[in-house]
Amino acid sequence: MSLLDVQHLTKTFGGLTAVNDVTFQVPERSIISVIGPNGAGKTTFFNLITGIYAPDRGTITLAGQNLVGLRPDQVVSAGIARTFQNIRLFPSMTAEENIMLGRGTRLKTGFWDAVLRNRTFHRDEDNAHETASVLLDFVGLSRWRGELSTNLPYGDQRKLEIARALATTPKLVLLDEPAAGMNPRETEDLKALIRRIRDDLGVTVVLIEHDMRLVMTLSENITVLDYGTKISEGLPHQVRNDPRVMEAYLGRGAAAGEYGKEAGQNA
Ligand SMILES: Nc1ncnc2c1ncn2[C@@H]1O[C@H](COP(=O)(O)OP(=O)(O)OP(=O)(O)O)[C@@H](O)[C@H]1O
Repeated sequence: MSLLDVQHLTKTFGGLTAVNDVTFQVPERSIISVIGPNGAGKTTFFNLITGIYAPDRGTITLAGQNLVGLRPDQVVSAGIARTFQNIRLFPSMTAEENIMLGRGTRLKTGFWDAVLRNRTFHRDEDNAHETASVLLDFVGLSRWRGELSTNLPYGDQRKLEIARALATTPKLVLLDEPAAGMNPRETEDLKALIRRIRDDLGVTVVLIEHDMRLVMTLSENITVLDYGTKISEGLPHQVRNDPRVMEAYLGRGAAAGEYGKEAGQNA
């Protein structure tokens, strides 16, 4: 059974159909990417899943639980966390405090067993400092614990956002352009982190990403949106070679170079 099951999702803004009859399924413990040219509807799709917008039509379920009609905080409680395209940390709070803010729901034993593995840990569900510390360690940011988040290097701010999302003990994490603005080394680190989130924590990952090298090497399955419609779906090599996908990117100027060059390099 799919962890996330989206059927015929549609959202219009005035006369514009931003998401058009999209069906999308995410198996548990998978890493899936959603790609498409600028304005294709990717962020709107995430906003529908996370309760920021209500769909005009369609259904969304997580592990069989209906999500349509839930508020964003209720969607988090149901097990979906996300990061945003533009970093949304609290700049005047430390790295640790930012993570503590994300820790909204009760801790789940399986999740923490996975995070902590062989470390000795006296489980204290109210110990937010310990929670933050474990997550800072997991994402490799322990040295920044007491630093204001605004002082962290850009790539580390993105990782901190991911740690904050993980603090909600999600089943599924949605990452909106996690590699945006990262240099190649930071992107490689990010790729390893995303794999560990899935492999070590058992958390399913869906990402929106423009970095085709990352998408093609990390994703098990890729869904392509264009003008709100799903135009392709499949394994990385299938999507890369799909003429509809090339056509969609070529029709949108700047993104075409990005797609053609990066996707081709990983053939
Ligand atoms: N709140 C809104 N009101 C009106 N139109 C919107 C709203 N949100 C998104 N849109 C429109 O919906 C379409 C899809 O936008 P969306 O941001 O989902 O695309 P995207 O694929 O995430 O783009 P990008 O890759 O540039 O981030 C665009 O035409 C956008 O202008």
